[in-house]
Amino acid sequence: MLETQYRRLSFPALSFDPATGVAALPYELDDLAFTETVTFALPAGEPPQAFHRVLELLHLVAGVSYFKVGAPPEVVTTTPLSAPAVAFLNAVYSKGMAEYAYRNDLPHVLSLSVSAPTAVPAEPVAGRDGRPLSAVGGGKDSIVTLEALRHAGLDPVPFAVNPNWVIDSVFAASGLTPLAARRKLDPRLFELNAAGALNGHIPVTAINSLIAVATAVLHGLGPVVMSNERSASDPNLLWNGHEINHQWSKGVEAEGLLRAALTAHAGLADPYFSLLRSRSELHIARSFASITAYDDVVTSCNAAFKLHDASARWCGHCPKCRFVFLALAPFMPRARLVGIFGADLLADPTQIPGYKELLGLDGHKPFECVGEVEESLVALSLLRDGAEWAGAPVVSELAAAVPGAAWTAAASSDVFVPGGPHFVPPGYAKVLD
Ligand SMILES: CC(=O)N[C@H]1[C@@H](OP(=O)(O)OP(=O)(O)OC[C@H]2O[C@@H](n3ccc(=O)[nH]c3=O)[C@H](O)[C@@H]2O)O[C@H](CO)[C@@H](O)[C@@H]1O[C@H](C)C(=O)N[C@@H](C)C(=O)N[C@@H](CCC(=O)O)C(=O)O
Ligand SMILES: Nc1ncnc2c1ncn2[C@@H]1O[C@H](COP(=O)(O)OP(=O)(O)OP(=O)(O)O)[C@@H](O)[C@H]1O
Repeated sequence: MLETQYRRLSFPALSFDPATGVAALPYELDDLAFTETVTFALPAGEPPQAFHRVLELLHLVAGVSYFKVGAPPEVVTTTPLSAPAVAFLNAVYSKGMAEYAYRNDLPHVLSLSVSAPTAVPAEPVAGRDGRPLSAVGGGKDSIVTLEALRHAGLDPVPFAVNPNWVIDSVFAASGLTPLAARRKLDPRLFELNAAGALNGHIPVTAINSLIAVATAVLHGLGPVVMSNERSASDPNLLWNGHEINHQWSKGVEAEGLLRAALTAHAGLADPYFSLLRSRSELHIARSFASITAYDDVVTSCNAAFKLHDASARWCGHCPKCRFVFLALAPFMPRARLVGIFGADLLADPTQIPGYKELLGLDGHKPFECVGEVEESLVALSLLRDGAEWAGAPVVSELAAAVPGAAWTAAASSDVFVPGGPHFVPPGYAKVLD
């Protein structure tokens, strides 16, 4: 177990400049000082009080990037917080940082809690039933949501944090006028990383979500609509009695905690939900296949979203590329799919070991945004039984490697039946119909 030399992460007062839209979020990790900035698009008029309250939560959550330099045992804020906000923050710093804890062998992170003075819950804010802000990640899921909202006549505003050229191209393909925010990490973080500081995964969706909610509040819009799927809630593995989930802040527990924190701290009712929560990845892939307008731009591969040295589109050799290719293959012509990816992953035998992990034949579920083993099995069974892919070398070899019991389980799978807990408000319940 690694001993950490740092004692405390704290949060000097944040500031917001209404002339430039820049929020400055300062941090202190013992004697190391950092400042992250988020630049918001500015509407006319004064920012409402709820915007400042959302910024307070954002400040505390975005501290994870600086926390991870030293994993101090104390995380201390002077911002008064009510119980739901504390519950959310405790979970962000422990469950959201669980993969980091596991990979760096830092078990104390799994039970970390945030110290704050106590606050009473905020007064409710009225009249937030405007156009939805649809958070776009450049991949298939948020395109399905954006198009479903549009089709339902809800006039969505597409939104992204740090849109790169992929997201800008998705915005352009939508024909809708987007909003964006610019987030800049303190450059000192990268210097420390290069010098060998502790590093690892952080719950980035929690950060993007709060920037999206702050933007929606600032612009007088309605709820933030995310595209986080059912399988995001499933852990990758168990360690020291705790679930380790790479996608924790995309999961339904994080969604519920964030909603409660926003209501308690900023007075916002139904500020945020995932439209796709009840759907499996495979179900969403089937929906995406019916939309062709984004084929030249859609990119789900995380390598395209790195801050430095990003790939152009699909890298073609990571777990996410493999999973999305497999998930889309049953629902679209082979030529279309190969056109989207620029390669035929199921014709390439070097992909077989990676596919065996996705199918549960080897190792554990990869630390990536990939669906459940069951979804991969169902997709493979659809390919094995269909004409177009039956002769593909990867499909043939994988189909031979899957045990009979797994095919039986796949045959009775409910991956196309929506289910599980969700927070979709009644006004949005029929959007996916
Ligand atoms: C793009 C990506 O997957 N990045 C992960 C990767 O980082 P890498 O060094 O390869 O590239 P960068 O993303 O450019 O990061 C450079 C350094 O900056 C740190 N950093 C970045 C963003 C931030 O908000 N805070 C930061 O401190 C980062 O740690 C690097 O040192 O590996 C990292 C270590 O495992 C990951 O932390 C990077 O993940 C990004 C934060 C990221 O945006 N990842 C999403 C694509 C992602 O993983 N989404 C998950 C959902 C996770 C969740 O719970 O929200 C998913 O879709 O499954
Ligand atoms: N840069 C971003 N700005 C705002 N919201 C984002 C951003 N990246 C992701 N999101 C939100 O988080 C959700 C999860 O991200 P994720 O990357 O899994 O989804 P995606 O890009 O829509 O689809 P896919 O799973 O195919 O990659 C997105 O659906 C979107 O709602």
